[in-house]
Amino acid sequence: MYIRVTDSSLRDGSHAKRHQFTVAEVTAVVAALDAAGVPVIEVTHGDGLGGSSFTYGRSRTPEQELIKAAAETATNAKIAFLMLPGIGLFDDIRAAAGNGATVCRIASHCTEADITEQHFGLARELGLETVGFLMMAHSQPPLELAKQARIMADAGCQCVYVVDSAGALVLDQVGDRVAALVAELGADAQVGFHGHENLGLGVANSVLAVRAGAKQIDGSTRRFGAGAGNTPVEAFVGVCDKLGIRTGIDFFAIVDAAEDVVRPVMPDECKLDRLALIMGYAGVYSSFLTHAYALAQRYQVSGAEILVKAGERRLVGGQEDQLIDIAVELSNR
Ligand SMILES: C[C@H](O)CC(=O)C(=O)O
Ligand SMILES: [Mn+2]
Repeated sequence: MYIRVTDSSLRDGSHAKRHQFTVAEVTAVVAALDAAGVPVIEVTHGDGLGGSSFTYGRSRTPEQELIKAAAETATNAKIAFLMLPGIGLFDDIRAAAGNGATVCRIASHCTEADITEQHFGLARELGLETVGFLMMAHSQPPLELAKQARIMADAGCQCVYVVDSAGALVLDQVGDRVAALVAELGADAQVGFHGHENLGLGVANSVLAVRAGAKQIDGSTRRFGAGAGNTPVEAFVGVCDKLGIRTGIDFFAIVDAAEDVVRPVMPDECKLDRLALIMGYAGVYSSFLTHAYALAQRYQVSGAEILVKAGERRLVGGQEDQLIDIAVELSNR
């Protein structure tokens, strides 16, 4: 069995890096991952095309420059980009394609797949491979997710991902969701899984996704991603080798890339610390972590309390500004 791995270090890792990647860093990471046999490498602002802003955090380097440098560096790997309709625009998709990216990944909250339809249409017109992201997938039951996946597939999406944005899904909860999408989509589209480490389950959850029929799995080398980070690619590859699942990635080469190339680019290890654990437990969007740290500092309140309240209010990606409201309320209390 072959599973295609997409490495998100240069996109989900952008959250942990506060969007400060340089061209030299992106080039070094792409070269190392490509040499290790990683088939797809995602490069974009953490919140997707157009994410560089006051609300989400400004990029140090325009993301189109990073995409272009990545595409010029990779010899075998495809370069992917992420876009969230409303944050990115059609012209951003055209520019990314013009700069050499070939995989277009379009994300919506998992009850709002209909906002992606026109974007999948454009991506297919441009000849791009398409992937759909149903974010915060823990918040909906399997059959509801399957209905949303059908909307994406009918719009031209070739692989719909169950996205565990909060790292809140536990084992069979992943398998059940993936199985529901596989049953709904059949031969119309593949199914993928994107995990976070907030409860320490990225690799185990990804294996269960594969057993339920997922054909594409996301991870980040050295877990370089939002929250406690993503499924570590190097550990997933090692586990796949032992289970007889082929990824085409060389275990020793990806272990070296993690230690020698990716770690030096990271501001810190992605840790399973108090705030990350609370995110997984309370079902909070992983990219809120750096915002919670910054607001806790600015308003002298508890970052843990900010995240618990964000979980109670069921905030979704794009509602970063409401974290400010919570911090202000806590500081006035
Ligand atoms: C825009 C988000 O960071 C996408 C993602 O990686 C997730 O929901 O998880
Ligand atoms: Mn993610």
